[in-house]
Amino acid sequence: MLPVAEARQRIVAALAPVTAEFLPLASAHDRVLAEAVAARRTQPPFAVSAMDGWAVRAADIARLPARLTQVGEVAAGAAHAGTLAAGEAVRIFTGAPLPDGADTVVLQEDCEAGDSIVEVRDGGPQGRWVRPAGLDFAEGEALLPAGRRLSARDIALAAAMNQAWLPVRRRPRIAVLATGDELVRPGETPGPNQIVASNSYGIMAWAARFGATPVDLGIAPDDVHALAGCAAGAAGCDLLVTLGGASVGEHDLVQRVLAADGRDLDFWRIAMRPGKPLMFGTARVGPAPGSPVPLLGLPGNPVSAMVCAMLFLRPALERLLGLPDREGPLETARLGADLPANDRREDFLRARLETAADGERVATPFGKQDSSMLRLLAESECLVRRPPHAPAAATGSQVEIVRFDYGF
Ligand SMILES: Nc1nc2c(c(=O)[nH]1)N[C@H]1C(S)=C(S)[C@@H](COP(=O)(O)OP(=O)(O)OC[C@H]3O[C@@H](n4cnc5c(N)ncnc54)[C@H](O)[C@@H]3O)O[C@H]1N2
Ligand code: MOO
Repeated sequence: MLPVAEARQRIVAALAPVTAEFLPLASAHDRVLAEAVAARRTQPPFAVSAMDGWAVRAADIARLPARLTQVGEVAAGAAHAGTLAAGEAVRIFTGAPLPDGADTVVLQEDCEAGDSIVEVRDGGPQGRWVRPAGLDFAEGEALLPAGRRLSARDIALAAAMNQAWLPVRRRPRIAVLATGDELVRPGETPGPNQIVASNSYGIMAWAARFGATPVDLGIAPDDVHALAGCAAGAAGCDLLVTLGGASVGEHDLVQRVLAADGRDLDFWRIAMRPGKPLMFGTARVGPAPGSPVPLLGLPGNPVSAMVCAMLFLRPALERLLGLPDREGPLETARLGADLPANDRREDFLRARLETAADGERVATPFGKQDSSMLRLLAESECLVRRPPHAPAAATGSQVEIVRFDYGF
């Protein structure tokens, strides 16, 4: 059985980022930049006043109070014609370009203005309340790197950079196919031996939120022809995710039908609980010889499928979206219950996450961990990771956790 980390690496290595598309600013929110974006303009493009007050020459206010002659007025969007001479001041408003010759702004609260004279009673050093050209950024600076998921703050910055369209990765198309004679769609009336399909809906909802376009291929019965027929809808998709039919039983057909050629299977079965029968390879879908589509075969048990989505579909989507590989140390928390020693499978335990009185996070795994129990998955707030062969762990010891995000 393959270790979890190696399975993840092999999935990521087999995939490549999807192509880019150009979107208007607001539509690019939460999308991933396909290439670095540089400023088309220097900001501010010229020196501007940061306050309402008077533009002056610092030399003229070296001694206070100073009496200066008013020679004009400038507001944002306009300019003062002419150059400020010694002993002169220009009435200025926030955002207005600093007149030539001026180098400092004094606050109006610190001045007493008459008809033609302004008396400056308080002021700062040269440059006070002036925002020099390029204070924020200069034209040509690549401020937004490729692989960045665009926040609302980034969108505002891109707009200030005078970029109206942004090159982002298109949404990867993820085909999702549930398998099993026992399954019906939610809302239907199950037959006597049937249950309601669940995992595919959770996975599609999360994948959409994460930035993909899910393509629902429905539920394939445990029949070779029907499975191939349903999977045909994955042609042209960036990934086919199947649910169930991954184990060793006679009815577990995914591998036999979709990755029939021995070379199509990269790996099957990993050292993980829940999620042992995870499968990855290339499916051949549609009319023979079939179009190749990367295949991620998730186990059928609902919790196994969801946990495998968190641990393997997520890095797959990150890779397709061109996001940087974020593999690194996991977050940690204090254990809220004793745990027995682990066997050779890496364990991911559903757990509650609370903040203790001392401010530290405490993760408490549920006593029951059966991989069919979705209720406990929904009630959990994180997964506690237990490495293979981890020794027994006492309450209070540090453990690694995986938290849920993007509406998982
Ligand atoms: N002899 C062995 N039996 C099993 C092994 C094994 O190693 N040897 N592994 C077990 C483990 S671990 C898992 S996990 C399951 C996964 O097997 P499959 O991927 O083939 O899943 P199915 O048999 O199709 O289904 C398992 C279980 O989950 C239900 N299911 C399936 N799909 C859905 C769905 N979309 N929504 C809700 N529930 C679903 C299905 O009805 C079964 O109850 O195999 C063990 N067996
Ligand atoms: O790995 Mo299975 O996913 O233990 O239930």
